[in-house]
Amino acid sequence: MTSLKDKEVAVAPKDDNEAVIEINDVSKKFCRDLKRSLFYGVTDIATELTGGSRRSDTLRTKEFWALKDVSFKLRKGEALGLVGSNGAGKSTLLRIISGLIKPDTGSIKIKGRVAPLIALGAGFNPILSGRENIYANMSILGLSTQQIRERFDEVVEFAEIAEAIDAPVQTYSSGMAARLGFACAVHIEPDILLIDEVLAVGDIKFKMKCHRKLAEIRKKGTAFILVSHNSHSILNVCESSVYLRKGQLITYGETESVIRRYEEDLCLSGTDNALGQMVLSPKPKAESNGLDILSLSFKDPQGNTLDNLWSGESAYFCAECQAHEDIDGANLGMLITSLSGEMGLVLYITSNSDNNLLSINKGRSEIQMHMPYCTLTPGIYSAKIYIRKGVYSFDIVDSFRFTVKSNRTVSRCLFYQPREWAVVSK
Ligand SMILES: Nc1ncnc2c1ncn2[C@@H]1O[C@H](COP(=O)(O)OP(=O)(O)OP(=O)(O)O)[C@@H](O)[C@H]1O
Repeated sequence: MTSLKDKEVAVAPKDDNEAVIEINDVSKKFCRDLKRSLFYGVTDIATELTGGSRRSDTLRTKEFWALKDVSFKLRKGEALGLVGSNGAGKSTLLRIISGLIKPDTGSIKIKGRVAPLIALGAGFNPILSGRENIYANMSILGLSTQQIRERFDEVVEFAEIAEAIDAPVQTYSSGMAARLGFACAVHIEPDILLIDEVLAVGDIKFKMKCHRKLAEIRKKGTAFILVSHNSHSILNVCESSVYLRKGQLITYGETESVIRRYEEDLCLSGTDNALGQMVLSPKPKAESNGLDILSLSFKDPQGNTLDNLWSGESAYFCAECQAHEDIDGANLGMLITSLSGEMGLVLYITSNSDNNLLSINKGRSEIQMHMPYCTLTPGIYSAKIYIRKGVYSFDIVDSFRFTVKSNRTVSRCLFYQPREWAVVSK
């Protein structure tokens, strides 16, 4: 059994009296086969009714662990990110915390009121109006009718749906339903807020409003768990994070290191090449367009291959190639896309736009691009590399993946600014 102390815990220990959620070795199993699942459900109920005990720590045929021995704590006012690929167990964990399903083993201690924002418009009845849903939803979350009446106008104003408040929720757009769900959840002033990708919906103005509101209720002591596939949201909001893979807790601790580990795993899956190095198999002459890229890598100024780039450090991008003839006027292009978050294309460099048309001799050579400072912030990137002459394309590599690391805290920024400091006496 894996316990919390075996994991990579990097968060500074805090006062445990402040813990609003304590999850200890929680496991949950599911069965993929519906018929069997129903059969297991009925036999479990029968066993419990007849006073027998069932072994819930073992798997029966076709069962699997959606969560296995997960432990962590959430403290008052803390924001915790929950990351992992599809099917990692994030929603299952949120459903367990919100009390929708019970774990098979382990224990959960919760202090205070939990507001789950688990699915868009969750808890809303589509045929009821927005007004009726506000009353229904907020009373389920623990508010009295009087309290709801007092907060009603604020909720409607926050959700910006005053004109549609008496229309059935099924006529709302997904953005409107999300806004209403968010407004209800934050206005009950919960002790714990569970947010599952909800902030991904809505326009930028509303997203910013949500973030401001979250910061406001957090100051008052609300703790929250944020699930998102967007690393930048998690990095910007959460100081600690949990990384789940196939139901296992892989890392728990300070957000930056958890996100890096998660992204590295994501990017390494499905590739034989180490990050930052790529060796391509030689092409038969019949398939070659006259020049073939043989390998791609980054090197330090001494010519040693780098496993990753460092923000602010010097590096050389090297493309080794094989030309079948002498070539003049070649142009190397590099389109760098961030695989972290939703930034997309971050840098587009071509030797042509730098007034550097390349002359490549027949045989093997290495094209080098020197970067005096790497201005990319820590994260995982993918570069598309091409070598062309005019519109004629010699060779293209679609995805050369590499990581950028840093000795300083710069991952929450969009780029690295090289700098030096001085104090000048006057
Ligand atoms: N009621 C259920 N019955 C059977 N299997 C289930 C059930 N609910 C979830 N699962 C399975 O449990 C695993 C974890 O699912 P979960 O929804 O928690 O993942 P997730 O990390 O939230 O994924 P995503 O990022 O895609 O939302 C998945 O393999 C899923 O198919």
